[in-house]
Amino acid sequence: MQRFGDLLAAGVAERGPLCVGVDPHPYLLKAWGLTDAPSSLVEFGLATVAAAAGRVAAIKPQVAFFERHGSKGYAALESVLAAAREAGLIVIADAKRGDVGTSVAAYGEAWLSPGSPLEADALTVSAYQGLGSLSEVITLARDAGKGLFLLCATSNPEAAVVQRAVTETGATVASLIADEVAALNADDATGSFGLVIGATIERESFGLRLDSRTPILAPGFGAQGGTLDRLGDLYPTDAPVLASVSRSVLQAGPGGLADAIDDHRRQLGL
Ligand SMILES: O=C(O)c1cc(=O)[nH]c(=O)n1[C@@H]1O[C@H](COP(=O)(O)O)[C@@H](O)[C@H]1O
Repeated sequence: MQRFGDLLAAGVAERGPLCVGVDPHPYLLKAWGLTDAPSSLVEFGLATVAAAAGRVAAIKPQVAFFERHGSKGYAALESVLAAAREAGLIVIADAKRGDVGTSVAAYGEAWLSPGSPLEADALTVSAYQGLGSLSEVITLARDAGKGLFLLCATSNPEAAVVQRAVTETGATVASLIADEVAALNADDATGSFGLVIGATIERESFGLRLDSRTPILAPGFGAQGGTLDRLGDLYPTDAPVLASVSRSVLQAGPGGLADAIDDHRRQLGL
């Protein structure tokens, strides 16, 4: 069975660190000449998959924009997930799930079980109910060769007051999460458990050290102000780093997506 850590390391080595977000904001649907309807989500998602295939390692559908449309939105998401996997893209479902353990386990089954209609290669999760609350989804991911990205130091400025808070151990919330995730990867050459660390944050102020095996999902480039040519300076680690961009690519419209992706790749020196 392939492990997510190996899949990710191979994908980034082959195609580089860019991850394209599939975020069908209503204003983007309009700019693309589409209506704000479930059928448009399919068109938007499939066009993005087609442009990303062969150009980037991964795509990251933002579940919220599909969920807005209820069951039809989920059906649209299922088609986009299936097309992306078919196209050989690594698929990260950005659903940011977190809850008490028994409920998180059900989320894990939805997003990471082989054969599930919403199957992805990895899922974004929140540990703010405690690392222990994720133990079942961690086991499920391990058993299925899937990955998780835990929110650590997110790109939105208002998160800092929570994520930089010092816990009773003396570590910040962010570094506590980072250390526990590093421990999950300790026995593997390539980590399957990653961290979300935004490109817009000052890492030192979160007390964060990067671990050489823990992959990073790095949003905050493009529309949020981070610049891709600084990727190596921002994330000095041997582990795979996925630079995630959504609006700065998607705003190019269906006819301009491929060029926009190539332009982002050039900014990364590819
Ligand atoms: O987990 C994420 O991907 C994420 C974490 C974070 O700290 N900040 C962040 O912006 N994101 C997501 O990354 C995407 C960023 O989109 P753009 O700002 O348009 O590139 C959105 O789907 C966000 O939900």
